[in-house]
Amino acid sequence: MSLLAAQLTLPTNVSSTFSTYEPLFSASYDVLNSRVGVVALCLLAVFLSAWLLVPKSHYASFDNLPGPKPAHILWGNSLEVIKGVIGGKPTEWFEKYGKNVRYTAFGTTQALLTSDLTTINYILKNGYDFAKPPIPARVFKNMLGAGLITAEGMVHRRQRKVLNPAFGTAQVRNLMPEFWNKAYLLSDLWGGLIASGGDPVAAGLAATDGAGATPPNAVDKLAQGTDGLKIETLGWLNRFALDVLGLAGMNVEINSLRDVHNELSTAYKSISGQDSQITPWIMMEMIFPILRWIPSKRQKIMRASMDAAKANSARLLREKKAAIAKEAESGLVDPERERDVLSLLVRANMSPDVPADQRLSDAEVLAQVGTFLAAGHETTSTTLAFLLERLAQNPDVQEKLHAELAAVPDDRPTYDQISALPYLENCIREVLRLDPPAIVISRVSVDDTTLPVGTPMPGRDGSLVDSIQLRKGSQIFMAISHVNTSAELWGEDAHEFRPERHDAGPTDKVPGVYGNILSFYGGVRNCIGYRFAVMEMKTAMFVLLRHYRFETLPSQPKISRRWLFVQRPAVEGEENLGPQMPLMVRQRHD
Ligand code: HEM
Repeated sequence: MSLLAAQLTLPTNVSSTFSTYEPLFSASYDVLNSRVGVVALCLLAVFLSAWLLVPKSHYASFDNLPGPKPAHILWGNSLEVIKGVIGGKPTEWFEKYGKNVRYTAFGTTQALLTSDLTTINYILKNGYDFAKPPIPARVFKNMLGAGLITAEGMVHRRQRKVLNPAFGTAQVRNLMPEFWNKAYLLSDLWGGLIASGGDPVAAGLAATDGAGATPPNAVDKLAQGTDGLKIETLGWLNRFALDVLGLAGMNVEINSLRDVHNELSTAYKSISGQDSQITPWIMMEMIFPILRWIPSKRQKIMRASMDAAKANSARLLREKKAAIAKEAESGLVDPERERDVLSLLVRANMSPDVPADQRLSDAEVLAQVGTFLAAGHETTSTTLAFLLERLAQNPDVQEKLHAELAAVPDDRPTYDQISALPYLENCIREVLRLDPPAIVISRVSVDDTTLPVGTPMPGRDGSLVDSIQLRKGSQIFMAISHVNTSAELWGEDAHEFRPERHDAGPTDKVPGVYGNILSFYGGVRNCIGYRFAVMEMKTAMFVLLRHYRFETLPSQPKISRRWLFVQRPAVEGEENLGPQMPLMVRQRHD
């Protein structure tokens, strides 16, 4: 029996992990329809008003921090913070008040917005003293189960210790064949579409969906040239990243690239399409989950899509379990089959280095599957889509990158060869600097704490604020994209796409785990999948840039950035179609 089979005693119905909250919600729905429910609602309203209107006490140094007046009686400055981290109100505030700003988060709740590297460095270095805020943590737990993203304190430390080995350099090196296979499949499919003028049947796409239908939003014959086609690249990149995670993450073939109506990818597309931008209502729903039970078309679609995503994650696990059982029966352990992240995780969990009381339970192992799929799929695909957009807008950069990639003699260079391509590395860093999937990261202080300040600023009473005392539970927003685009660190052209800037780097050390930027965060809670993501993006760019030239469309659609947990592109005027990155993709003949 293989190590995996011995360890992985997965229950057959794992969807229960995800549906913990369902009975709670149905119960709340019944209560709402009774007299008791009306009384309970009135009490809740009184409680909420008290919670919203009674100001909480803070230390003087925090009260003394300057900042804007609340823009709204209920959600204060929250929407301005979340929507406008790049170039919006927060930029104005940082210029006016300094790098640490006090603003109104909700009702009378005061929060800290920071772009101060010393303050952020302290929070990163003392990772376990700052937890994820309970509201997004609850949303994630409900969606993904109790995996690494939602774990805190000792539970996080224990999970991370077991998971770390599965994401090391040596392990990512072994996943190269999976990255190459999917990158070449994507390239071939685009080649087929372009050659056939956007005909999915001729491109070999209809085989698995049976219907021969045009992939939704995938191609547009109107913008078709002789050797090029308008392609909605983000949808394809989403499915590419999902298929990579299936294979490299679990050794399971999701096949969403070929099967454009694949249930799992459709479910994720639908979730991000419904909730791609933070709105006051979505904020209220996060704070008061009971509101999600007010019937609406959006909620109906969200619930159906979430159920489909959970059922599919569960199915993937069942398939994995069956494969391991089959292997155990035959007595043949194939190390090739066990190089995916989930197999390595299971193996690491059994290592003698991990004491029995530190091991992950089956439920914890299972929760990582939804976590990897959600954390590793849209983050990578949106970054790739933004990079294609940046290259289309900057043809000189695209040609320089193409020249570097075209000079590599091998079609599938090794991990070391691809890591040694300097301009590719610069381009990846530059897009992550300008278009990070997480534009803000928020935390709450676990205890009363004192934060150091790098740049002291005059407080409301005129005295200099050189440290900030916070009470337990205070909310902190770290303006990731603001630090990434700071003129002080990167020069006056910090908002421009100029990959060469990474040759010199920033003027000061940035505490992020990768590339002198904060896009993969840092400290004990840095992105565990950053090596995986960087190599996956590099292989995709290597293949796509060698075969295609990317151009902006003649119709010049305006692509805006929207944010809800992940930053996504949307076409202005077509927001109802969900996140999109339409580009002209031309076959290269050089
Ligand atoms: C461009 C791609 C990616 C970006 C920019 C990114 C960014 C991030 C960031 C900023 C965090 C910290 C979030 C927080 O603590 O609030 C994070 C955490 C995490 N990421 Fe990624 N990520 C990417 C790809 C991936 C991939 C491919 C995987 C898995 C295969 C992954 C798995 C995770 C996990 C499990 C965590 C939680 C780590 C912990 O709390 O210890 N990510 N990521």
